[in-house]
Amino acid sequence: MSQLNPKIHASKIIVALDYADATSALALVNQLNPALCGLKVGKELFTAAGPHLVETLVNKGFNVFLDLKFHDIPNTVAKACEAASRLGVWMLNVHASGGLAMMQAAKEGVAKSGQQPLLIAVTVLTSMDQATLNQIGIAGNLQDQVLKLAQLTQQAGLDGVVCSAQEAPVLRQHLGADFCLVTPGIRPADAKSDDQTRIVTPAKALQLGASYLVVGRPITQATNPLASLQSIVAEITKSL
Ligand SMILES: O=C(O)c1cc(=O)[nH]c(=O)n1[C@@H]1O[C@H](COP(=O)(O)O)[C@@H](O)[C@H]1O
Repeated sequence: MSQLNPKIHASKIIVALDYADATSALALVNQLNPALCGLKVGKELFTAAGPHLVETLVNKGFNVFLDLKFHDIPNTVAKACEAASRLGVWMLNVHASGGLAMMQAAKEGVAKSGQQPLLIAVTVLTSMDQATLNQIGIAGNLQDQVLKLAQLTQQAGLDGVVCSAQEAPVLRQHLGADFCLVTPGIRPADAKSDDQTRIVTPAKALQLGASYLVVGRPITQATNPLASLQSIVAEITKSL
């Protein structure tokens, strides 16, 4: 399988550029290269730095995941997805809990852009556990909720979901080998969990069936972010 190629292991990592401004983000990006990792631009950096930074990262050759987690009425989400796709990003996301019609509209919006990014949907945020899910009125089991939303995502024709690697085996079993499983909540064994609750180590996440690992603070808050990324790549490579 392609997993025997170390370059491909490395690119399975998506670094979450959760920085307050473009200068801070580019200070890290300038030490990286597109063979080593993909990059994620989320709400903080996008709000501060805007589409121009996204285009800069795309022009540098990186796979860019634009993580704006759209969740709105279908028409609004369709238009937002169309605009996001026009930036040339590799991947973008919506919230699956926006429903089937919203996800179908998202897909139509992407198609209108003439681009073909991966379109995925967030199931249950990796910061949530059973208690926080119950607090928002969802009484069922967390893993069942993730599966239900992932099945709805597949029904809408999207490419995959964001979930915890803890749910990857069940999702692989029900949704097949080609469905993209993007997993945040990744923590090396010695790292703090921060606000994440459903955490998994990098090597274990791949073993469980994750397609891509999203890693933020264990890299961005490290004294030496490049060394931290390289040590995660080494952990993944060693585990195979
Ligand atoms: O869609 C996401 O990327 C996402 C979904 C989710 O369920 N949990 C989650 O943590 N994320 C994002 O993944 C990143 C994780 O960052 P760290 O916890 O610092 O590794 C953050 O940018 C989150 O916004």
